[in-house]
Amino acid sequence: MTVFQQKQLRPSDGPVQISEEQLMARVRELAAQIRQDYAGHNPHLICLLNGAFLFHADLVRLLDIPLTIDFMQTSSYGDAKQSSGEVKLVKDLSFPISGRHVLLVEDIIDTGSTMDYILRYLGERGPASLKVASLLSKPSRRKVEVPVDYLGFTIPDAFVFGYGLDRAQQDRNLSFITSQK
Ligand SMILES: O=P(O)(O)OC[C@H]1O[C@H](OP(=O)(O)OP(=O)(O)O)[C@H](O)[C@@H]1O
Ligand SMILES: Nc1nc2[nH]cnc2c(=O)[nH]1
Repeated sequence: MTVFQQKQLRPSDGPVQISEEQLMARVRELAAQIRQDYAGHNPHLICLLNGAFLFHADLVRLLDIPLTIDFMQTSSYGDAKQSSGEVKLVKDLSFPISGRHVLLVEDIIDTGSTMDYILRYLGERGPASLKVASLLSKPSRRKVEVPVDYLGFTIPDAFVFGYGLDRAQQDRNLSFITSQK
């Protein structure tokens, strides 16, 4: 079988580098913690498209507890490396969340604007609880403080891509996370 997916870091990759092995090890640790916290609660894990699609897929496969999933999409970056500052709802949820224990699964919290928008928007729909799992966080860039209940990695101020995150919509299929030099 030919494997087209880029598996190894390249000489052109920048200072922030998280290998596939490091990503999987951390996702396993987060899954163990989430499994323990949500056992018996039938959580509802919402994948925040597009960036979280691989993190969500890996996470839910490691959670051997009853759960449901849904998908939601907002956009504020488009193809740019700077947020437009305006968060737009692109795709709403398909299922109600009233009375559900909701865990939002996000790829990165940068300025915090996207997560702040989503927490306010979904908070009004009566979830039993509403928590956040984010693979990455850049605290030095925060403009709005948002809670992060489960965090994969804290990273410095660099534009990162791979493992779901894009560089002008490309490179979401890399198995690792890297940054521009
Ligand atoms: O904390 P913030 O500064 O708001 O940035 C974080 C958001 O930016 C990215 O979304 P983007 O709008 O690029 O959409 P995408 O997930 O489809 O790439 C990322 O997936 C987060 O949702
Ligand atoms: N791909 C990508 N999207 C982001 N959205 C907010 N910060 C980032 C980042 O560093 N990389």
